[in-house]
Amino acid sequence: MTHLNSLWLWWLAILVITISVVMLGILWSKLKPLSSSSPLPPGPRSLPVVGYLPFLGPDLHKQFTNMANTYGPIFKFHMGSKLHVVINTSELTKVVTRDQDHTFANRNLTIAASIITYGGQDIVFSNNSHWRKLRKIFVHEALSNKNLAACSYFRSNEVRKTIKNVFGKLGTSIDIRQVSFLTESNVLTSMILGNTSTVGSRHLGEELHIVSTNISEIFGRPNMSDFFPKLAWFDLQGVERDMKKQLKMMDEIIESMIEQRTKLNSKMSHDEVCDHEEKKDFSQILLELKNQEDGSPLDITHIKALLLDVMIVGAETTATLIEWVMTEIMKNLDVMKRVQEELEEIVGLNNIVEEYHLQKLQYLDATIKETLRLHPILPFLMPRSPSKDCTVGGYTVPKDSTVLLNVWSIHQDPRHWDNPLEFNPDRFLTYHEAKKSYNGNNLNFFPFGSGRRLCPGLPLAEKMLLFILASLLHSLTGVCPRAKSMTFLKNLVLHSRN
Ligand code: HEM
Repeated sequence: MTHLNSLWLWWLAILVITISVVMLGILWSKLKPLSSSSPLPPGPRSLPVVGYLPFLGPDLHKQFTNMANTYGPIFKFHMGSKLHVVINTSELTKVVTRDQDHTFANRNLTIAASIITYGGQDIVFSNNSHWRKLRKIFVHEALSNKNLAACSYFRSNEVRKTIKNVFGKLGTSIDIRQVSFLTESNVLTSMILGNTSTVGSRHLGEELHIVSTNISEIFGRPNMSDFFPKLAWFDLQGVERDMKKQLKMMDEIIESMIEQRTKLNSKMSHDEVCDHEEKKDFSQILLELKNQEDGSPLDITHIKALLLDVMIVGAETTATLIEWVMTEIMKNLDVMKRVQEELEEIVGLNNIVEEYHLQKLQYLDATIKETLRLHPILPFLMPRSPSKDCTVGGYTVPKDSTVLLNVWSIHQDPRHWDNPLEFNPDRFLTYHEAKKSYNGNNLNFFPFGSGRRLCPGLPLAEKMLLFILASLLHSLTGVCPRAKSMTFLKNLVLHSRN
């Protein structure tokens, strides 16, 4: 009996040991990747629940640049329950936008963005296959070289109207941002509608300017509901409510544009349709894609979301940059003098600026580039979000975190720029091509972004920026003999900060 008992105990001991070894093995194999994976990036201490939110100031790009001096080129902080990672060097930007571009191609949808983009149906906020489809249509159909060339008439027409309008206002205050927004949005609506920026007696540019200003203001408010999703239902700051009002107005503008285009299409005779095939406008391209019988790639909400991107993102960014360039030119009178001398030489005193002059205006182009270096319009581009956990600079960047690329800081990195704080357009005249290009390949200068999310509006933006600025400066600051230049300059209203 004793012998049997000890045998049984012996077997039990072996069983317990075997089970323990197996369990430990399983546990070890589960823990192994965690213990050997990289840590999260360093970052400041945060408060419970709210995280770092109470410590964030108004000029985040400057604050994050200072924080990078303390925590290093990649650091993290929490806003409520959301993890944010900030990247401050071109070397680490390369890891995100080139080495792991595919993983970092997504964007997180905030509540405000979701409302105004019909639930993330536009290019800026959509992801994966839907984004690929929209982007392809936008780049290859709407902004193809052929289409851009065909639309040169709209650009000249709208720029001329602007100059005439501003001349009429000489002696009174002129809001340069509003003027630029209206010009750009009229060009964009002409490209969308074919030949007009009006619907009936409505001037769409003016309506868009009001809605767009409101949308930008709402986007600028940090929204508690994004950082504490459980609070979203209460909409404590009224962000959801206010954005819904803007959506209603925007939706009405876009529907009136689509309606006008549909009416024009139905009125066209067969011959006119064939003639028009040569130069289709954007809304016509989109409506045709919608009406395809073999399973349309687009529905009406996608079309609205796309038009919204073009009109709000396109006009707002261009207008803001023009305002910054004018601010820098007015602060640096030697720069203004050289811009005027160049315009006098290339365009001439008794002439008007034409598109063919633009590529010869190298000093003005360098002035725009230097402005983009010091004042990138989107100082963190548009935030990305990795679709899986990944490693950047030896640290783990978790899936779904928000990644901010601090382009403002990288554009002033003394390792890559001499006297980085000085406004000096000449640097862009002397650099070799690769160093001054901003098409996304040069990660020391990428105001239009980089990788697969690079700004698709870049070719149009380039043309419009030079055209509007050259025309304004040529006509109004003394090159053109009719202008009372100093009156004009004194009356400019500029909102640019810092
Ligand atoms: C001064 C002018 C402009 C600047 C500085 C600018 C800058 C940018 C930047 C930094 C991004 C984000 C890139 C990234 O995440 O890597 C972007 C995206 C975008 N831009 Fe522009 N942009 C300008 C003009 C335009 C224009 C004129 C249009 C349209 C006609 C446009 C349409 C877009 C769209 C649709 C996106 C989203 C692309 C995507 O997510 O795939 N932009 N832009």
